Amino acid sequence: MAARYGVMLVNLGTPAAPTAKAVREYLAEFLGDPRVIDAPRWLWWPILHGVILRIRPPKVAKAYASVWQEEGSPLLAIGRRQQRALAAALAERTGEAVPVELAMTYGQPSMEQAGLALRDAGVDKILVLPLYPQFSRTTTGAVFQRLAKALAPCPHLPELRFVNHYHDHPDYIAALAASVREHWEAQGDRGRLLMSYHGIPKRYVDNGDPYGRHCQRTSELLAQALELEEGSWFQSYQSRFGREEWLKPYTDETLKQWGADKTECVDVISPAFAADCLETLEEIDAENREYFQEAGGGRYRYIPALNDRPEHIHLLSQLVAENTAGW
Ligand SMILES: C=CC1=C(C)c2cc3[nH]c(cc4nc(cc5[nH]c(cc1n2)c(C)c5CCC(=O)O)C(CCC(=O)O)=C4C)c(C)c3C=C
Ligand SMILES: [Fe+2]
Ligand SMILES: [Fe+2]
Repeated sequence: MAARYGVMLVNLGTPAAPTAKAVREYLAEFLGDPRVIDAPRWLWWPILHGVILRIRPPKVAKAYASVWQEEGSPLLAIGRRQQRALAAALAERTGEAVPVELAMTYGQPSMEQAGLALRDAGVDKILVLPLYPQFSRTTTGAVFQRLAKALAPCPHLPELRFVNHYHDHPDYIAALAASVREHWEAQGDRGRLLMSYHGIPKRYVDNGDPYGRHCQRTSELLAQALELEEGSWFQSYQSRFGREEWLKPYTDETLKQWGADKTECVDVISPAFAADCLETLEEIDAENREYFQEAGGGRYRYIPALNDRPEHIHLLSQLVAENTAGW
């Protein structure tokens, strides 16, 4: 019997190898997307192809090499584990096989590949679940655009539903809170908690992107769930790119300042990342650790992304159940 519906999990994408060539290909597609960088093409193209794609790939490839795993890029390896765990959870929950495919907005596995696999499984209803808790035009919006492109040649569209965001979903907040509590228990004490989100240009938020508001809400709900007092937790934005102003405060500047203030112990969580990747394993766990400790800070501890933790898989299966009601 054909499945009633299928699920397409979507994440950002990652280079095929930790080499300058593969990183160049990946960045060309990612940074060439007008949803990510909205400058007019005539202005942006010479900068991207003439400057950035010549200078950045060797440097970024080294960073990727420092986090690369036996199974490949962490983002992809963890995505595969999430895909398998979600399929198992849905089979248990519904008593039926629910096909789950993983797709990336940029690179492989592509949305075309994932869509064909779902079609081959006999599915004509697809729930698209972008792995971005907070909506941004640069991520969730880009998934929507890329999906439309992948489906454009189809003579007959599948029925579609799309999860816009889940930044305030009780099971998301509960999963984050469980990961922080578990970390504090394992460490035996609590550091000052920094919630660091991937940044976006401030101009995008000024023009209506709800991302900043979603991040703020996630932080407040997580602080409430952990019963944290005002002033014992902070929010910041990481991964700045280019010269324009991004959402503030910046994570690197915050940690340098905390280091200079001789802060004894810091715990950093990055709630916008559903899976660990370059931006958490290298930028937060390595680069920012160095900024903090070189400035004079004490202990520095990174709290891993939700990855394939059971509470996270439960959240994903709950999102599937809620968004496929009636199918
Ligand atoms: C203008 C540039 C960028 C915007 C806007 C942006 C938004 C954004 N990105 C993520 C999640 C991820 N980003 C990752 C890597 C990454 N991001 C940018 C730039 C922008 N991101 C670059 C150039 C890179 C590549 C690395 C580098 O060259 O510095 C990743 C990691 C992928 C991996 O392979 O591990 C993720 C995930 C979010 C959530 C977001 C806005 C909400
Ligand atoms: Fe990014
Ligand atoms: Fe980065």
